[in-house]
Amino acid sequence: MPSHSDLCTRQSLRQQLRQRRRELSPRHQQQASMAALRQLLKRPEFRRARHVAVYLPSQGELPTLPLIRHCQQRHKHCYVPVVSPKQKHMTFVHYRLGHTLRRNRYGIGEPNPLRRRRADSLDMVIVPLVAFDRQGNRLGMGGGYYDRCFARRRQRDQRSNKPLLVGWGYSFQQTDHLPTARWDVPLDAIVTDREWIACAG
Ligand SMILES: Nc1nc2c(c(=O)[nH]1)N(C=O)[C@@H](CNc1ccc(C(=O)N[C@@H](CCC(=O)O)C(=O)O)cc1)CN2
Ligand SMILES: Nc1ncnc2c1ncn2[C@@H]1O[C@H](COP(=O)(O)OP(=O)(O)OP(=O)(O)O)[C@@H](O)[C@H]1O
Repeated sequence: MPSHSDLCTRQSLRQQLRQRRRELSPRHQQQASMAALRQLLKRPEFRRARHVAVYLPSQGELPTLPLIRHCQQRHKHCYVPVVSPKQKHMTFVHYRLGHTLRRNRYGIGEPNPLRRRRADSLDMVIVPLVAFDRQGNRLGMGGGYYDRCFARRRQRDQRSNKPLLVGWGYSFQQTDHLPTARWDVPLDAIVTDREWIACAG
């Protein structure tokens, strides 16, 4: 279990980094997301991926629009998270640019959840980050949605490595060492505006 001081660190880190994200200019956000896309395009893991989950950004998160556009041009299927806040449950739903969106309880757009895809049949999941370290530990918005959804990935005897969990964030979101929690699911890699970081796992 994380100690009380670890929990305080997580909470204050979350606040600081969310604030910093919100203050970024739209131009800075767009440039950073183009730079991150260039890093991702170099990776064979991404070129091979057919079914890719992304997220629809909110409050200064690193944008995903150029990535979604690229996926559509290459005939990759995109999916975005749809949450059930009461059950703290998350599923992935097929998404194309232009689909009608409804705002969820957090103000984040979600498509009509008709075409769901099982999380373990996705090839790659682009994971939103508030903070990360180079070991692949991640701090998110605090709902625990990704950790619950991919809890099976923590089991070492998982035969399949699917899906590849790839964090997507600004390089300033890197911290030296994040205190981890028992339920945290480590990332396989992280893409920032500067680099692709392969995590040890
Ligand atoms: N763009 C995006 N979509 C995503 C996530 C994400 O991090 N980014 N999620 C990643 O898990 C899930 C949503 N998780 C979220 C969890 C908390 C808050 C949030 O703003 N919490 C408020 C409290 C609001 C409340 O409880 O009603 C806060 O912390 O101020 C937002 C999203 C699924 N979709
Ligand atoms: N596999 C799980 N089973 C049950 N509860 C879980 C699980 N994973 C996370 N949780 C709960 O979710 C809460 C939030 O976890 P945490 O602070 O790590 O969220 P986060 O990773 O920042 O959020 P998110 O994944 O939504 O971006 C924790 O209080 C934890 O109890």
